[in-house]
Amino acid sequence: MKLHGKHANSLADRDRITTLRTHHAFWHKADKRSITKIRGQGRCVVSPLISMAYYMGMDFGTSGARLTVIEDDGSTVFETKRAYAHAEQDWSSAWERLLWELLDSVPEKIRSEVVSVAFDGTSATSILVNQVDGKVLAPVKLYNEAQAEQAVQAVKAIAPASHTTSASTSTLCKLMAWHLEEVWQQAESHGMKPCLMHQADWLASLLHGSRSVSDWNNALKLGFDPETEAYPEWLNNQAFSHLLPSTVLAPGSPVAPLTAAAALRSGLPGSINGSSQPGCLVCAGTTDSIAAFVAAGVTEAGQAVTSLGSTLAIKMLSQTRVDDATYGVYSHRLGNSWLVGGASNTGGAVLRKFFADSELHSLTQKMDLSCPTGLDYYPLVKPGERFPINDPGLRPRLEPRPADNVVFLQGVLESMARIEGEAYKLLVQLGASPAVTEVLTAGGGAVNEMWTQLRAGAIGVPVSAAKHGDASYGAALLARQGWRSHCSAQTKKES
Ligand SMILES: Nc1ncnc2c1ncn2[C@@H]1O[C@H](COP(=O)(O)OP(=O)(O)O)[C@@H](O)[C@H]1O
Ligand SMILES: O=C(CO)[C@H](O)[C@H](O)COP(=O)(O)O
Repeated sequence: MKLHGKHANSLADRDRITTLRTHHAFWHKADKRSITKIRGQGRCVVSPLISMAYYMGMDFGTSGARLTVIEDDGSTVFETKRAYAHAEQDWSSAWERLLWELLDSVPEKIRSEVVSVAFDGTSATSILVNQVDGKVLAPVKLYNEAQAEQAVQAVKAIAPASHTTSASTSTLCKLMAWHLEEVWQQAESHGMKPCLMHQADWLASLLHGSRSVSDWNNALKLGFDPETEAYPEWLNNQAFSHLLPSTVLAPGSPVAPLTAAAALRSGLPGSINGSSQPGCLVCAGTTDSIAAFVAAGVTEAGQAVTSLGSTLAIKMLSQTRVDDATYGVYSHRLGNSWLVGGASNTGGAVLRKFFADSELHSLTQKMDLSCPTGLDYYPLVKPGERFPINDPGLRPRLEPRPADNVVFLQGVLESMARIEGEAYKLLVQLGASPAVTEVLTAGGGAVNEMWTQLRAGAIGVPVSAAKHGDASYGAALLARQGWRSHCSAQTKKES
């Protein structure tokens, strides 16, 4: 069975989709409870039921971080968000600062009853850390930072042809760059124990204390194979293989309870000595676009989710796995199904370069979709594209710029819709199946109904905003899944 290459393999049968549907019911089980609403600094809904179990998701995206707390029936109890400063110099410090700020903003009544938490972060955002004390050993490499040709060629020399890790923005290319620059080797020569972590892994480690745990989705672009649930031999044979996370779990798996220090600092429940209850349990996370997919509650093969955040990330639920770095296409595993897709550098970050959110709203109202602009843009903030064109040198195309900003915005949105339509067609051409039947939208762009209409026309299927579009909601569902897994394991142990 050819796993990595243009030939899709028939991975799943109806059972796998059924499994996901079961999972879906598992994730989105709704049982009605009366609730009352009160106003708080976030949207705070407090159930009259006492000793509630709450589940917390934290999303560390491209422009900021969000926190969502849900109760068992999936209803949102509290949510809040914080933006990053405009020009963050030290990303790990910024993330840690926002982590504690977000946690401190949760009302104590709710925080004290959070039984599990999960994180999502931007995919392939990579950190080199001293496993001993958590010290960050080099500047963070962000999700969209293409690595130098020398590192890319070194990865291509060890990985199978068109493997996901051969994309210049992959986690493995970032680790290879640190390897070629001898960063980890120098740390070791000074008695440190360097290790590679992903953004979501590192944030979770601030709560549970382990620096060797990742998840199937974050580890994909490092080279982890979610089908075999192991690193391939060609990666295990490398001089830096001991830096890889040694434990890679399915998203939503229980990891470990909070450390006592984290419980004290965060106000989340600590484990009680001698009790089987772990206090707040940290669960394995995922990437931001997978968290948005989980939030959207997709269950049928052919359904898809587009995350219209700062970037444009698409995922379709496929019965076959497709991986082809030539086009920036890869497959994530969720439960027992494949999410085939990729992430483009076009998207909201380009819009934000030209328009404030309020302007986007007002200009959109003036657009006339019956008069296509004919403007053929490739909207990017800077040179470099990952998907559906995998070209680190692809230059932005945003000329000619009309004097009328309404026409300019319509041209940009028409062009982004064209790229999205081409992307979905490419996935099916490469073997994803069945063809796309419906697209749900997550992220900040989901509010734009005119853009939604343009996208439906370009993709050729119904497009709508997901009922739950925030990645932090998806991460909270994973935390709930992890708590339920923990409880059922406890029940089995005690029976
Ligand atoms: N009305 C709108 N139409 C289109 N895009 C919008 C609109 N309002 C906000 N956005 C875009 O949404 C993006 C933010 O979405 P969000 O999901 O928060 O991004 P991320 O999670 O990547 O930080 C911004 O880049 C902004 O341009
Ligand atoms: O664009 C991004 C940042 O928002 C990430 O690349 C996004 O997470 C998509 O990666 P993946 O498909 O691995 O989740």
